[in-house]
Formats: sequence, C-alpha cells, structure tokens
Amino acid sequence: MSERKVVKLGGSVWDTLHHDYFTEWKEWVEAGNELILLHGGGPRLSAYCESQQIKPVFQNGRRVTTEDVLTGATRVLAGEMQTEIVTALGRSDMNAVGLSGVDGRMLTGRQIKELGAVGEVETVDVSLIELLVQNHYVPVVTSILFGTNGALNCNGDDCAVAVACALKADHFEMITDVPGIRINGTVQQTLTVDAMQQAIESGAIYGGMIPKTEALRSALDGGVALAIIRDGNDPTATGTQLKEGHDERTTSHIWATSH
Ligand SMILES: Nc1ncnc2c1ncn2[C@@H]1O[C@H](COP(=O)(O)OP(=O)(O)O)[C@@H](O)[C@H]1O
Ligand SMILES: CC(=O)N[C@@H](CCC(=O)OP(=O)(O)O)C(=O)O
Repeated sequence: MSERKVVKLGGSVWDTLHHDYFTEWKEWVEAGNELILLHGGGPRLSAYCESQQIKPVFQNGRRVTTEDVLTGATRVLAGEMQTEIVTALGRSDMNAVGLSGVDGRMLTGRQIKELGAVGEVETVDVSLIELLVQNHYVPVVTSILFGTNGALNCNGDDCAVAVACALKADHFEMITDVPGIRINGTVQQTLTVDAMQQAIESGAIYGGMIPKTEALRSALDGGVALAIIRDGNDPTATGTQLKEGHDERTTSHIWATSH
C-alpha cells in the first residue's frame, strides 16, 4: 500500500541541506510512495528586501508584506528558490514540477489585512497535485496564494500543513535548521500540545518556530498520523514529534523552568 508524505523544506536550511535527504526521497518514490514538497525561502526573501533597502518586519513569525515585498516574494519563492529545488531534485533523478498556489487556483487565500498582502489558506484544490503524483512527478509547491485582489504571501509552514491535511497525508515533516524544538536547552523528542502552547506563551518557542509548532498541531487536528520537525543538517536525528493529550509532569516542568 502506497503512503503519502508531505515535506516542508525550510528556507533556513536549503543552502546546507544534507544530501542524504535526496537519497531518502528518491528511495521513497521508487518504492511506490508519494512525495509532495512544500517550500519557503524566508532568509533569501529577507536578503532581497535588504538589497532593496526594505527592513524585514515579522509578527509571530509571519512577514508584514507591502506590495514591494510581495514582488520580492514572487521573485524569490516562485522563481529563484523553486528553480533551485526542482533542479536539485532533477539532478537526483526525480521528476519534479514547480508550482505555487496560483497555479490552477490550487490554494486560495483570505487576506490577513493587518499583515498587508498576506493570506491564510482558505481552500485547497488537490486535483493538480493528484494528477502529478499519479503520473510519478514530485510536486514542489511554494507559499504564494491566489487572492481575490491578486497574489498573497503565505507563511510556508501554514501553507504546507493546509496541503498536508487536504491531501490526507500519512506523514508530515518540517525540515529546518535546528535538530528540533528546544526547551531550556534540550531538544524535545516529543512534545504534548499543552506543553507546546505553554512554551509559546513563556517565550521558549519564538519567531519562526511559532508557525512551525502551530502547523504540527493543525496536522494532528487534521488527522495526519505522524507530524514531526526534522534537522535538515542531519537526516539521522530524531527530531521533535508533537503528541496529542496532556502531560502534567512535562507541562509543569516547562512552565516552572522557563520563567
Ligand atoms: N524553542 C525553539 N527550538 C528551536 N528553534 C527555535 C525555538 N524557538 C525559536 N526557534 C527558531 O526557529 C528557527 C526555525 O524557524 P525558521 O527560521 O522560520 O525556519 P524555516 O525557514 O526552516 O521555516 C530556528 O532557527 C530557531 O532560531
Ligand atoms: C507571510 C510569510 O511569513 N511568508 C513567508 C514565506 C516564506 C517562508 O515561510 O519561508 P520559510 O519557510 O523559509 O520560513 C516569508 O515572507 O518569509
């Protein structure tokens, strides 16, 4: 029975991504399974903004997006980043196809007005992705949404989990530049939903890790059996898996020591 894996590839780790990931993905696809890649490109987009004398501004890990930033987002995410990823997959003998949410109106977005030209995913039409995977292509999707008044920038993690849930993925992996979620200096192999929420409130989880942990939670709520953060620099590392339920001991431990 074929399995379906959705992988979110973080822009933070793309430049140093361990090559064994390509081998792992190739073997996964060759074994008859399905692979769908989602990607961001936050650091490259920030570099673009700085080159244009635009100061990057974030709120809870999501970028405030003016029209000029949106131009950069389409150039960097749907252009430079996506072409590099599709090319790298091709060099590892995988037939990848680059897309964003505007293709076939696959991902429509509702604007989050206080962040500017930013959207949250409103609808996911999986038919284009299904068409590609049935024909043994690896879809590579970036987080630009189809909005009523034009394209919208979407956080890569928010976008990835919406796609993972709509596709009823068996696995959802978020590959990033750290070995997992650290609380008080220790990488957590598992984290309960309650402990995660308290770690966000205490500031132990901050910045770009906030949308990532929220995405893990949405994946669990959306019925994805395995939702995990993995280290892009080390494919053998355990990572952090989010667990349902309550763990009073872990929760109070984090609460007590992170203040
Ligand atoms: N508790 C935490 N544990 C690990 N990393 C954290 C934590 N809180 C915040 N971070 C930050 O989150 C970053 C990953 O988010 P981000 O830079 O948005 O990655 P990506 O580009 O892969 O989506 C890490 O590099 C780290 O600086
Ligand atoms: C609205 C919003 O925050 N969009 C993100 C899209 C790119 C992204 O998410 O990149 P990573 O996956 O590398 O973090 C941004 O502009 O940075």
